Amino acid sequence: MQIAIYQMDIVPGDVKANHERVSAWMDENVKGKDVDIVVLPEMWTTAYTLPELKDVADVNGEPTTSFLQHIAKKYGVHMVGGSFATVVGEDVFNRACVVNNQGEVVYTYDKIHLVPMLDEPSYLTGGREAGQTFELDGVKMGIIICYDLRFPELARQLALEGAEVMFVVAEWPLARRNHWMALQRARAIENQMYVISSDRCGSYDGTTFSGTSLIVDPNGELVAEGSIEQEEMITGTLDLEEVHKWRKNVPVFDSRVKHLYKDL
Ligand SMILES: O=C(O)CCC(=O)C(=O)O
Repeated sequence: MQIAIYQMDIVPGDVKANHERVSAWMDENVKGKDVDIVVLPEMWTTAYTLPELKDVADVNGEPTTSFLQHIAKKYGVHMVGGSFATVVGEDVFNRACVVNNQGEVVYTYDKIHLVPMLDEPSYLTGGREAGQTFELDGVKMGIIICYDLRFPELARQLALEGAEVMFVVAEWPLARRNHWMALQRARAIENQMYVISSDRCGSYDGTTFSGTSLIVDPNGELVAEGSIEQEEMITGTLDLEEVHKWRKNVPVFDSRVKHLYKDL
């Protein structure tokens, strides 16, 4: 399974301009190449333009869902389409969307953990359901959004539901890059799965972002690592036998002592 991550910079508040950027990048980097899954970052259609989000965001997932469906079919790739802001009634959600290479939406997830440091709860509504798994090419996967990475419960729940791969789409600040890297490696090791992230690069509103999009294997090793500052494509190959091997050799899921864990 070949992965291509678009570590992109984002035009603030301009959905159309960002669609055009992704289209141009797909043309240059994915067309005719051996790529199975493309991964985009968090809030890639608008960036964190929170005060104006209600005016610039999608409505009921459009036009971005149709855009993702169109490019998935055009290039014959699965799109882990990052997340984007969408107005639904009175609410604005930070919504992840996964579209398969036939152009079918296979999964959507609204970010459940809103970020106090960004005052996200004043502008966004938290999702009402924890993440579930979805399948691409018969492999169970999950997706979480940025701050969700700090909550091991979510990744563990996905692993318990059978996820062998977990995507993290993010706009993670450079100031906490060491957390970004350590938490991804921890989630990969403790759940014995691949963790694949797409983080934005560049700066907005006084924050510089980490970049450093990663592919981490179930042993916690970095299969691929993006730079901090550059827009770039990060690629890597997944060997799912590694997941099976680690789960067999270090059987943590069988060793869990569930009746002693408190449901905090
Ligand atoms: O948890 C962090 O340090 C960053 C979280 C964040 O920026 C986000 O969820 O968008």
